[in-house]
Amino acid sequence: MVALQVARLEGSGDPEGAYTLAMETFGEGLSGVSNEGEVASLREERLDEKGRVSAPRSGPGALNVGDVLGAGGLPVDLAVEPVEGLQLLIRGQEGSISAVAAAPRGGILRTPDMYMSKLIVGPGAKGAIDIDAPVAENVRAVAEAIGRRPEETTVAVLDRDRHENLIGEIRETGARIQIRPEGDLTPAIAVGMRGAEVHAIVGIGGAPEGILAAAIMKCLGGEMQARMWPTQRSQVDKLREYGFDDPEKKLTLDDLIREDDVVFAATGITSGEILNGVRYFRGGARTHTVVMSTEPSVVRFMDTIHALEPVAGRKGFQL
Ligand SMILES: O=P(O)(O)OC[C@H]1O[C@](O)(COP(=O)(O)O)[C@@H](O)[C@@H]1O
Repeated sequence: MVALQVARLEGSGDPEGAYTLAMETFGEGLSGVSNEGEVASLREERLDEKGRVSAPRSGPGALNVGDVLGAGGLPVDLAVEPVEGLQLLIRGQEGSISAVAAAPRGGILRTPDMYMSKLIVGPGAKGAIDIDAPVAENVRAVAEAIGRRPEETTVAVLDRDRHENLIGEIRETGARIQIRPEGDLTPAIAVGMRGAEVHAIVGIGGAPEGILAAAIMKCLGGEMQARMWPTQRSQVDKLREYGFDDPEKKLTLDDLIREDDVVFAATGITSGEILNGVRYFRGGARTHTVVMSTEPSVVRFMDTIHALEPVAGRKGFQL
């Protein structure tokens, strides 16, 4: 539902409007679901590397960690990313998605929205990585685990100033590098699937996207290690408020998502490598969603045509 509404703001240049609409629609959409979902992780206001707030949250319907959504029933934790790739959406560029993950209550690590250092690999390299080791060692270990040379291995890194040295070290191994403008979740899905030609994700990005990537890895059988990356003293204090006794603790996949019963879903807003964006037609729209879970262990792609005006269905659906 979020993608269906918010895709109308493609190219709008209005991050606040798009994010507020996404949060409102998310809250409304969940109000009819028969679960009691507590928001455990959410893209809120993050200070970017230059100290600016990078995703405003305001207006009616704004969500917060700890909010409880749904019509009651099974208590679950939710990791919520109404829009990943807000800048891509408002500039009319490819790759924005809307995503959510759920696990039994207590199953999702509560984190404030700050940076997190991440190392993510697919099932073939499970057990081969160590976030404390130099990145070149990890790239070589991943390549060996999947039976390739580093030159035959691709690593995804966000295009940020903070990754300049990291990218240099990866280059020295001979590995190919996808230097991506935004987004951890699309490469995380690709890393978890054989044949998608991305073998590792490395670098510092948002903690909420880290939690969602961990849910993807649980579903697809990959591995993730992480460490919170506070950039200011106040963020260290915030981590302690959230119960981190050691803010520098190395976090394993089971620390990030503590339960083995996990569901992840994402819908394309603008078109991307894995999901098509929302396509509107007279009276309706078509959406593309991936839903994956651990129990049962399935990945399902859903191509859905929505009649948004009652009369549109009777006139025939458009492909
Ligand atoms: O842009 P920053 O501050 O470097 O943060 C990186 C994080 O932002 C994202 O690219 C999402 O960006 P948006 O703010 O455009 O939704 C994440 O995927 C990534 O982890």
